[in-house]
Amino acid sequence: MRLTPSGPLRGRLTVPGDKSISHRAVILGAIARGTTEITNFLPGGDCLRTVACMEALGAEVERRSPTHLRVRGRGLDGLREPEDVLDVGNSGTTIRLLTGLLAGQRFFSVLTGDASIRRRPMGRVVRPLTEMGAEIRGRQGGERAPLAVQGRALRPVHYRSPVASAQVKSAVLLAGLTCEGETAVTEPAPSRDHTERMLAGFGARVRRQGLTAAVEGRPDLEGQRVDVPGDISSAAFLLVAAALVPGSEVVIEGVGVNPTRTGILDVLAAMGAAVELQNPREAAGEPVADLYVRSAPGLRGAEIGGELIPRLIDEIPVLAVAACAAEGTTVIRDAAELRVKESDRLAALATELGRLGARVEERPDGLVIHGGGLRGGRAQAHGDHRLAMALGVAGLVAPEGVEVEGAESVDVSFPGFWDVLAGLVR
Ligand SMILES: O=C(O)C1=C[C@@H](OP(=O)(O)O)[C@@H](O)[C@H](O)C1
Ligand SMILES: C=C(OP(=O)(O)O)C(=O)O
Repeated sequence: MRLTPSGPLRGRLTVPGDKSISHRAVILGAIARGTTEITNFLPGGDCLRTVACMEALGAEVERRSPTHLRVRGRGLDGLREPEDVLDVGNSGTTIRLLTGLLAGQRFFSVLTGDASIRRRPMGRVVRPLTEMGAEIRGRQGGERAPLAVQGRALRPVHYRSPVASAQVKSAVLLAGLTCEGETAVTEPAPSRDHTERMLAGFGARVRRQGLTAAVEGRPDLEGQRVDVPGDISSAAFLLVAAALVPGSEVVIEGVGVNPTRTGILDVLAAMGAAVELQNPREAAGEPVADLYVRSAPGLRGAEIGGELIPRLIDEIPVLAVAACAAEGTTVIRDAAELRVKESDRLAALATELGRLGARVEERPDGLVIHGGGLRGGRAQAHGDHRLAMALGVAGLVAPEGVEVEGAESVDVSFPGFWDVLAGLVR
């Protein structure tokens, strides 16, 4: 895919449904009683893997359209042993949430995924689940997939997680559903809270206090309608593109603005590109708004670290592109988590943005980016959807354009991204 500096981006549009919320709607729908109707479901590679896994576990999922699913729930004890290995593809959320869900189901299952998934750390979910009594084996002493889960009766715990990870928190809470009593997780900083919100919406007793989220086991989960908000992590690419390309003016309608996800808006404001939230409302127990953005000449560098990191963890690749185009220095710290995503995103960003002419220093836990612009050239997405889209945005402002190798990976979270971007250019 080759992108070159374009005319202004203009238009009103929507982005596909939120990936995190789409996964959770299918999983909770499958273990609830009755029917769960999901609209604006994200038909991206990752969420389709969750659907296939839940079907292999006995859930019935009717595809009314690619974005409209009807899930007939099996109840908390109604899933069945899958006949084959569960393949999560590229999706960390799927493998970690399902490992938690399956730890307390009375059958055997094996979870694996692509080469990227098999490199990513799984001990972070295996350890707390083992504390709950789970029997899970994996490569490298349970640190890497494939994971083999012999489901059994669990006991509730209060887990103090060393990482601010919604996947870890959700795995433990989902395991906690299967046992009597309250299961709690305390995090070092707030991570996205979609699981807690949706569990409460399905009828579970959820307690939240500061950095602790807890759920009472053996709930009566009732199927719901879930109208999935647009994904702010997908909107982020268009927000940055519009902020960078002179003369742009874009409205992205119906985007989820859960405060655990809006770090990107805080950083864009600090850089000098304020995004206006219009028409605030609620959908699926989540705050939603239309995002109005226009080009902001003379963006400034920013400091990005601490508790902000979990609130924009997936947006750092595109923020790094904004930082290259800005004036001054951007420092990203406390972001070592990026090394264990679909790719080592710190190393990949330093290498690829460097190839495009940026001055980027790689640190163990972040990046130092000296602004002043990009030249352009060829860059490699490292099989990572967020890298591919961020490099595409870079192409809109690099004088020589950018040729993105591995552009097809965008389907994981934002199918149709290249057409959506092209459709905005005037
Ligand atoms: O729970 C989720 O839906 C997600 C949590 C985050 O990962 P971590 O929990 O590993 O931080 C995020 O990066 C991922 O894209 C989706
Ligand atoms: C890290 C991501 O997803 P996951 O962990 O589900 O693979 C992402 O979408 O950027």
